[in-house]
Amino acid sequence: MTKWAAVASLDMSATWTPAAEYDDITYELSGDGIAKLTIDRPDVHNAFRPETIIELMDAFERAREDPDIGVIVLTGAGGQAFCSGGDQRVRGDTGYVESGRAVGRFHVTDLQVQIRRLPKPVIAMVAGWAIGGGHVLHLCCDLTIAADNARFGQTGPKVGSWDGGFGASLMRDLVGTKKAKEIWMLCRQYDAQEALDMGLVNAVVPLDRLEDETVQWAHEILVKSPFAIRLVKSSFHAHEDGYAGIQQLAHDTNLLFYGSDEAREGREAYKAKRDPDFGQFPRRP
Ligand SMILES: CC(C)(COP(=O)(O)OP(=O)(O)OC[C@H]1O[C@@H](n2cnc3c(N)ncnc32)[C@H](O)[C@@H]1OP(=O)(O)O)[C@@H](O)C(=O)NCCC(=O)NCCSC(=O)CCC(=O)c1ccccc1C(=O)O
Repeated sequence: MTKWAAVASLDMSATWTPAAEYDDITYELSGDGIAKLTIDRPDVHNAFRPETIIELMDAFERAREDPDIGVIVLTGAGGQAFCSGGDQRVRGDTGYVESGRAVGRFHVTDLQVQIRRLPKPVIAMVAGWAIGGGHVLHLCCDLTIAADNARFGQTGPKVGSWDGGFGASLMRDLVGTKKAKEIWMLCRQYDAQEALDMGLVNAVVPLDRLEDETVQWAHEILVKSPFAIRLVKSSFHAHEDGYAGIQQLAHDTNLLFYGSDEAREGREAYKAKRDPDFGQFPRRP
């Protein structure tokens, strides 16, 4: 039995082992296929500064490249917040400004795309506040498991901002245009049950069961075909992410095709400096 096949029958709690050193986040592994990335700034409800995003991007890349990882969990430390969005204390006139830099930007733009593009499922594990850019982060994740203390909402227009990218489009896909405009224009906060009812999250569980539930969802994915799971994700995004989404799905088919006799014939003919014999392959109806 493989390691991943075995996990389905195990008890659903995980024992986490730190696997990298960061300042603003932690990176831990379950040892059976799950990487957990935790924004560790509870004093500011896990608001992200540029350094936080840079570390998250490094950690996501680490998890992507690790062949033992099949599911990634994104969460926030402390039980009171998943993430409260951009750290307003380092917001300047040019964006969010990294320490020691004069000019800022929206580092989170690239993180959002990275989560969408990453060919492994990302589960947002939300306790407490998922607000502003923190709310958009959970929207970008493939699944969201919420604790019963979770509260969701956008604050952009209250603080002179908005996210018209995934923050608008993914939200509209999930809850519909009228509700999405309500969330953005009124900046109300919604409890976990309301979020579940409007399709913003996949499940709501008591706070003390949040991690076990999330781990169980991860385990259910881990015993599935990894490439089928990859294609499920890229298939959804082919439509939702326009040309970039189509590109991902298309290149996933390239990956599969490379293993075929037909593709090998092209490669081997080129290397042997002969004409390829594609006539041996059927023109499928
Ligand atoms: C989340 C709250 C509603 C929680 O309220 P409460 O429980 O009463 O706690 P507080 O006492 O308010 O907070 C505790 C402590 O944390 C500090 N804090 C909380 N959030 C932030 C934050 N985002 N930045 C800095 N500090 C924060 C708070 O000041 C307290 O510290 P003290 O020292 O004790 O005072 C409430 O906290 C709240 O509303 N927070 C702000 C939420 C918010 O407006 N977030 C920013 C939204 S904009 C954004 O996220 C940027 C996204 C982005 O980068 C982007 C990307 C692409 C396109 C557009 C954008 C864009 O700008 O939107």
